[in-house]
Amino acid sequence: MQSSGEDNSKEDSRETRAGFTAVIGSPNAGKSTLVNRLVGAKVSIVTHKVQTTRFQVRGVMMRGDAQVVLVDTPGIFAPKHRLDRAMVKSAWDGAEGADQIIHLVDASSRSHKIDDKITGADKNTLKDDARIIADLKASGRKAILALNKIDLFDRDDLLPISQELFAEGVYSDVFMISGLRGAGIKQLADFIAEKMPAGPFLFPEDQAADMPSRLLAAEVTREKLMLRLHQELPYQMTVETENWERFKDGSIRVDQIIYVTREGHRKIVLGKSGRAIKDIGQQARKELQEIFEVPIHLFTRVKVSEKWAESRERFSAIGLDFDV
Ligand SMILES: Nc1nc2c(ncn2[C@@H]2O[C@H](COP(=O)(O)OP(=O)(O)OP(=O)(O)O)[C@@H](O)[C@H]2O)c(=O)[nH]1
Repeated sequence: MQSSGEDNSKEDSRETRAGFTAVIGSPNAGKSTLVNRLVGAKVSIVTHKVQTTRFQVRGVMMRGDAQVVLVDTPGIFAPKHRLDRAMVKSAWDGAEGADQIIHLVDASSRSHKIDDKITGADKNTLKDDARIIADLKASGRKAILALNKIDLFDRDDLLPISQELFAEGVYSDVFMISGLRGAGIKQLADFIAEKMPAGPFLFPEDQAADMPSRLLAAEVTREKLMLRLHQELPYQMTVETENWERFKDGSIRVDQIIYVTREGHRKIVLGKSGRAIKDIGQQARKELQEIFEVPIHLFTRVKVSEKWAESRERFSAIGLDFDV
């Protein structure tokens, strides 16, 4: 159609960029705080209270015409199984520099450089960071070093810490930041946005801010499905949050589709007289209310489709495996 052709060319003239940035670091390095800073206020609703490691897109940062999907990659460097190793390897190979890695280091775990005092927690953090550095060395990839919590230090004291880390030879750039107070965040955000490859947005722009909430909600429902039906159903099943609507009274309406591959699986998910899906929905709604601390109206539908395979492929191509 003539008119839609015109619309498309208008769309095309906007040069968008989009890609993935992994934020890695020891527990307590400040990953959630940093992601919230980069993305904006809306994500914090997701990250507080939740075991954030269980889902892997942490946030979607919009900056000008760039979209940066901030991801966790637990196990990206330490895959347990051979199959995982192969997948991780192909994910990195396929990424070809399109992805970036931010290694977030808690500067306070290294303050013994200044005061000679080292705690047990510091020791664990140093061990975690040493492992990440060793893995970066082995992978041959360069990361961005973000030295965090600089608000706790004098600038002069930070220099020996950053120099020592940079000497490891695994970092391309160094940023001194405070996720909590905001120092250095604008520079870091501009830098990673600038590095995104040209291409269409990975998530619709108007949904980007809600995307982590949508994914988390899908993950909660999937967990309830697995808990109830793991013996009857194979894992070929995915949950998608197709609609996420906030109302003025604070409540949220969530519409989800559960995709299964066979009619027989659909019947299992529904259960006798719809009992199974009803229980699963109730449990999911309860947990979502606890997470978001507002009333949730959850509507689920079950569809037979190959769609799960498509989305799995799309995400596993960049090393995310939220469906197994
Ligand atoms: N002083 C200071 N504290 C910070 C900063 N960033 C984070 N923190 C604190 O460090 C603690 C851990 O922060 P989180 O963002 O939860 O760190 P995380 O463990 O990497 O994130 P999760 O993996 O999601 O748990 C919290 O108490 C934060 O308030 C910072 O820039 N300065």
